[in-house]
Amino acid sequence: MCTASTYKTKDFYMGRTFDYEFSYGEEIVVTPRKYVFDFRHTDKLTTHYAMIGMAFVADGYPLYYDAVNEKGLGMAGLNFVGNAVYEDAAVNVKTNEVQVAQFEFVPWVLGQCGSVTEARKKIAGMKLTGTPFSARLPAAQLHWMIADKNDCIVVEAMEDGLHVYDNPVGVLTNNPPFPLQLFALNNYAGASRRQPENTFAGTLKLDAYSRGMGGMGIPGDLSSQSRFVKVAFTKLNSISGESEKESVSQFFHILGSVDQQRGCCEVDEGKYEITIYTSCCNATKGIYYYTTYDNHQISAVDLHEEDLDADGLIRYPMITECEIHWQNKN
Ligand SMILES: C[C@H](CCC(=O)NCCS(=O)(=O)O)[C@H]1CC[C@H]2[C@@H]3[C@H](O)C[C@@H]4C[C@H](O)CC[C@]4(C)[C@H]3C[C@H](O)[C@]12C
Repeated sequence: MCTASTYKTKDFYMGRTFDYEFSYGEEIVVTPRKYVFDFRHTDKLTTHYAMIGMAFVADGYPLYYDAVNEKGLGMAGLNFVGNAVYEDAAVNVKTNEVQVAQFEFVPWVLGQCGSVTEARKKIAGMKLTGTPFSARLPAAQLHWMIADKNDCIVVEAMEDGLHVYDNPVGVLTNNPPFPLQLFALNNYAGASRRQPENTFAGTLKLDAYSRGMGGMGIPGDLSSQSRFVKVAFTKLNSISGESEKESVSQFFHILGSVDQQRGCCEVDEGKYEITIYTSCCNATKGIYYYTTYDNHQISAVDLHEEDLDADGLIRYPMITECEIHWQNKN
């Protein structure tokens, strides 16, 4: 399971939890402007916007899971198993029709679009194909959240075609399709950050015996629909200072509300899904912050510390080991 969210204070933030039972060997990858994206079915991009994100690098190619570009546009791919349906790549295509393989979708959008408005236009003229990256890496079944400081959309390729939905909440999880995730919020219209009024029945005296009772009914299980509701409630009620540290700290708390602890979600005999990493990108400044399952210290990579006019990938392995800050030992 995975959950993606946006957050806005002075700057715009976007990130995700990456929940899975194994890791592909992903790392933080900066793709500078002159790295050549040699797409399978459409024109090469020889210069493009620089981007930073989490990717698995295979044969020198950055297979991005989530990233932001230097214009402040962000994108995250989340599992959409059983619902994602891509087109077959056609050999003879109309000249105005662009075919993008699903593993190319993140760089294709972030390389060329500076905003959600531009992304909407680009996506309207393309088809997502199920072309595998390699025999070892078949097409992933995903849907995507794309966001900037003004707007947020969800892209889903399904049996009945490619859908682009407005996302007024700025949250996405896995199944069901996004319109159903959003619809489920109707069931929680009564939830509140405030203590409940007793409207149970006119005659019965009931006590608000604990703080936080306004949120009673908000689900706490790890299913994707429940995580959507939980993060939407947490994010939309979230209050923080505007500074970088306060914003980043608050963002990790928002996604922390759906953190997956080893042991609580068995996916196979003895195999457990956990939150392998949580990311928080300051999309405005191009800073990729992350924590990992065993390292709660926030680590960061800054896009603008790199030579963005270079042509080779810049890669930073995740720091996964935790350090304890002893206060009474040297
Ligand atoms: C498994 C990941 C999604 C995690 C997630 O959503 N978990 C929820 C599980 S569940 O639904 O609730 O069961 C997805 C996100 C991005 C995916 C990767 C990216 O799309 C990049 C390439 C794409 C290639 O086609 C396949 C390998 C791959 C490297 C993908 C492997 C895998 O499918 C990833 C890592």
